[in-house]
Amino acid sequence: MGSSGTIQMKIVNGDSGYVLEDVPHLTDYISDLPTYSNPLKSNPAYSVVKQYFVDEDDTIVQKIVVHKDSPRGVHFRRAGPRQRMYFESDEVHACIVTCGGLCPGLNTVIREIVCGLYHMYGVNKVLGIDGGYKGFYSRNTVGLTPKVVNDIHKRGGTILGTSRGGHDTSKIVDSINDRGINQVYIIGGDGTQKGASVIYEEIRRRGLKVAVAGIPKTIDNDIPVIDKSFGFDTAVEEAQRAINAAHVEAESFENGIGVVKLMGRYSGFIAMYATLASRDVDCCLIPESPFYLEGQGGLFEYIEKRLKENGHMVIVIAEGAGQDLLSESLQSMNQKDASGNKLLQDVGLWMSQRIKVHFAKTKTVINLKYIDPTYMIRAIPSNASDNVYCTLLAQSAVHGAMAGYTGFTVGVVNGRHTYIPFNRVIEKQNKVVITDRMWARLLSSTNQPSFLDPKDVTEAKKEEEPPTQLLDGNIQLTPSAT
Ligand SMILES: Nc1ncnc2c1ncn2[C@@H]1O[C@H](COP(=O)(O)OP(=O)(O)OP(=O)(O)O)[C@@H](O)[C@H]1O
Ligand SMILES: O=P(O)(O)OC[C@H]1O[C@](O)(CO)[C@@H](O)[C@@H]1O
Ligand SMILES: [Mg+2]
Repeated sequence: MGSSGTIQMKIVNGDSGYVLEDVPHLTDYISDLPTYSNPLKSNPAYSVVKQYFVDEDDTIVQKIVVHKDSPRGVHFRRAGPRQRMYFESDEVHACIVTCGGLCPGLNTVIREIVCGLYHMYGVNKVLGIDGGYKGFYSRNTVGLTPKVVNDIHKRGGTILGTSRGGHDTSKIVDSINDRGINQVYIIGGDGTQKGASVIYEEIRRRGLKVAVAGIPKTIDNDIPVIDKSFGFDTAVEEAQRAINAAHVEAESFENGIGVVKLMGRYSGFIAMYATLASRDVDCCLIPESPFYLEGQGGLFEYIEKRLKENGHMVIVIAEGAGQDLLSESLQSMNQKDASGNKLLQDVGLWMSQRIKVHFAKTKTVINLKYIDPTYMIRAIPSNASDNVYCTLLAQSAVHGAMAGYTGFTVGVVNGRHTYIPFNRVIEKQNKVVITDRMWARLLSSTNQPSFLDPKDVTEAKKEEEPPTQLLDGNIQLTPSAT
């Protein structure tokens, strides 16, 4: 893997504390590039649209809650079609790759990049890279046409295949160059965007006219800056089925306890939103919020209380929660996947066993059912709102690359589509802020203990960062158009 961040961000300062964190453009390192008129001008669908082209000066502010004396703050370039193109339709040879874990909506994004290139810009050379980054140099490619991708949005997974590991920057850029590819669309999570960033840097170092566009994919919603990632709504919706089953089982037996494990390696957004949506959950445990089992204020005490009050309870636990407790009691595996992500131990199974042992000690009969729907949640096709979202993200990526922007990730910020420099989306992970109002809303909805001592709160406050839409609760299920 290469290291990213050697190229300085493009920062533009304006009046009253205005800052534009701009994205790179091919003209930053290649001079005298010819420009072309945007073919959308003569496209019957668009020629009637007033102000269809985005004004070069349009930018979107990152923080929308301001005070009267606040500086104007950080902005991102608005996504969308430009008047002038830096690629001629015939000249474009695009490729698409999907990397990392699955997520609902991958196929929709692939479909809409292909259809956007063909139908909006008259491009007819689009390649699919088979099996993630390593596919660039070790696998065959697949020709993608609107016909090939016509129905794929109805299927889960990715028709291109995906993988972890295998990011060899020079081999990938050699392959891009050898094949004559000049637009690279990279769909994947935080690791993938880091990989995309080093690919962009190497392309730039070699002075190649190749646009690199990232489309952030993460079921965990762990990519910062953007309001939320595609597939997230679908995942939360599908999680309801598992929670519902856990609730039905728990309710039907004496001292019934349903435990549901959901995805979320470092970020507990799926668990938090699935809990808030369901109302059947009595306790939600996420990686960001430490908890303990025994003693006063611990989980066991709370379970006893809920069983006494209600006769049953449902616990939702994110896979990354309580890993510190697990490694205390089980021998830590310290194994990593091919991309270097820590392999987690099954916290749901561990917790179920600990609860059983605890109640056996107190001679209380319980009926515990453990449901692990993790892969079922991410292997399904995207729902209607995610399909619309994926379509707009794909179109934004195509408009950006055609206009000569590169080294960017597309993303919705405060409901508007933007181009965000890679550096901004790879510098940290988006996490649930447990000192934010959204987590407080969850706690007051479940009535669970916070399990926090004052030291944890101080630590959490130190890590606090500006809230995204998902954090401060202004969630928009259908993001607005560009
Ligand atoms: N720092 C890095 N530099 C270059 N490539 C990287 C880096 N981190 C990860 N990659 C590459 O990105 C690809 C995907 O990474 P990873 O498996 O971590 O998934 P991801 O994109 O984070 O998606 P998710 O975690 O949501 O499933 C892998 O092929 C991996 O080799
Ligand atoms: O088993 P895999 O494919 O590595 O994926 C598991 C991981 O993928 C994620 O969903 C991220 O895509 C994590 O929440 C989870 O730990
Ligand atoms: Mg990741």
